[in-house]
Amino acid sequence: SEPQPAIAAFAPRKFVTRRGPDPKQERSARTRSLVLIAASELFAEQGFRHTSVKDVADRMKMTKGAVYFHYPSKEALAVAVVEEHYARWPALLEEVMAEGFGPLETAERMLARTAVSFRDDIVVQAGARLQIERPHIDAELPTPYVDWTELLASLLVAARDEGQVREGVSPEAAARSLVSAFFGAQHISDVLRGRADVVERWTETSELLFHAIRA
Ligand SMILES: CCC[C@@H]1OCC(CO)=C1C(=O)O
Repeated sequence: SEPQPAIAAFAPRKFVTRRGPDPKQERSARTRSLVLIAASELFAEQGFRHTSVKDVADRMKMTKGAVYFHYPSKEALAVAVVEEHYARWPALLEEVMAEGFGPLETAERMLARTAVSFRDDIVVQAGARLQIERPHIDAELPTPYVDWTELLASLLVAARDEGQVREGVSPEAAARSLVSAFFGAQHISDVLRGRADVVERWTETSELLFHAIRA
């Protein structure tokens, strides 16, 4: 089925073909994803600059060559982590949309679930840190924030069309404000508390903003 307009915002950039099970390929795919987790742990803990491919190999108890088999450079690892970070959202959005709430409630619940991912998911945490460090990463990283802004704007336009948005509130401006507020809340929680209170921080911001947006 055609992806809903909102989900299209995170449409995967490359078409992945589905093949039948092949044990050798499955083993390689499993190693590849374990390397991605090890790299995410290191990027999240110590950043891009202070992480080497050898650190990743050591964390995996593998040789550097084995890591290079899957990712040709540290930059390629960073791109893969950031792309995997964004790949989390379409599945999360489908889950929330399947709950059958209206577009405004879907936006609110989507961001609430995203705050939990920022607390618990090492790939999301690493992706967020790499996006901040992007000026020091010599690679083509996805542009941050824009997909989220597009997703939220499309949900808020639908909410406005259903009369759920306060008179005079622009869906696009509200989407930009939600993304800025979310980014800020998760960043401050990360700096002050290692994101231990990111869900609480986002909940209080979300309540205020959605109160201002809701008709
Ligand atoms: C959901 C708000 C935006 C989100 O917050 C952290 C971050 C990492 O770069 C984001 C992004 O790139 O979209």
